[in-house]
Amino acid sequence: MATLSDLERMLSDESEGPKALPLSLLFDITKGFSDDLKIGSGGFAVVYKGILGNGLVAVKRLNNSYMIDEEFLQEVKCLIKVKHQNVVRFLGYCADTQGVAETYNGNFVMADVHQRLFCFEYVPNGNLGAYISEASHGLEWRKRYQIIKGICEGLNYLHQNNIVHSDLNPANILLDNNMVPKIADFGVSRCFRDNQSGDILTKVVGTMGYMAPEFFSGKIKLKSDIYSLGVIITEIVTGKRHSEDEDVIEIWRNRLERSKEHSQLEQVKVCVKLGTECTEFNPGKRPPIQLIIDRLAEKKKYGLVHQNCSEFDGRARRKGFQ
Ligand SMILES: Nc1ncnc2c1ncn2[C@@H]1O[C@H](COP(=O)(O)OP(=O)(O)OP(=O)(O)O)[C@@H](O)[C@H]1O
Repeated sequence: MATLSDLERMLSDESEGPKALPLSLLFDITKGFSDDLKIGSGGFAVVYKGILGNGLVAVKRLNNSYMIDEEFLQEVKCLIKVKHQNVVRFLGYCADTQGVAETYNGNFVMADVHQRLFCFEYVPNGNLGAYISEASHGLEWRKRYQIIKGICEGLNYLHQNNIVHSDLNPANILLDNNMVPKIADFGVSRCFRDNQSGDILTKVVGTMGYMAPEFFSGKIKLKSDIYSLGVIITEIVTGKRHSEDEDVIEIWRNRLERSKEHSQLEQVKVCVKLGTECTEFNPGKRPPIQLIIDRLAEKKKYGLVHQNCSEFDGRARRKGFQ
């Protein structure tokens, strides 16, 4: 099991892989999961700042003690293999089970109390949600474009590793001090036992407004992430999840850096178009992430995109993970 100095070394040495972390260590660095160090909470977890001698980490403590070990193992397996500058770095995990004697239905029993936690790099600048604004104000174009490209690079990495994020939305995109985006919360299991009944498995995935239409029939695929990405791109460019193209291009024309107006306006147009293409109802019509990256890299091969896209879709279908 890793010690405090192991964790400090991991934080400063990016080549160190994730480790098993004792609950006592995570308890100590969060000052006993103190409310003062709480960063926030989502549907299934509370996230705390963990204080080390050489910096901060984020400790995600899952609320649900019913999470099945098999699922936790799957999550760890998924998180361990991921390493990319646009994906939040995974530092370690903790699966602790402690027997507690208590009275249940009139009998004195030994109950297992499970604690399941993840530890990640701490990303200091909050999540993308706080930076979304209309084109007329807020982040300048260069920053918005840098964020869009970073998200795409991170998603490309996940898709190359056959990981479907399944809940890409602004709250799950964190920003570091240089406004470099880092994708968080992928693979973290959303498959929990229903608390009320105790035995029904409830699959909860996605966030309203970002979920691809096929989610509602339970078919999640790589192209479902592309739909969410399209909504996010549109939101970054326009401040709204759906938008009228011409208006926004005119607004940007008036706001761009004069010396780069031509090239930046092209970038705006590409992003507006990508937002529309990525949110096609038919998943097969959405461009794959690699082609989106080519478009953003200003490789002017738009004519080839649809041709490559259908080739890709054919290949992906044969592999069974489109
Ligand atoms: N590594 C991290 N560094 C800094 N802040 C983080 C980190 N991970 C999560 N947070 C912040 O902690 C809060 C809670 O995160 P969490 O992932 O539990 O919730 P969520 O994504 O809002 O909800 P859900 O998990 O239900 O989708 C969010 O505000 C998020 O910005």
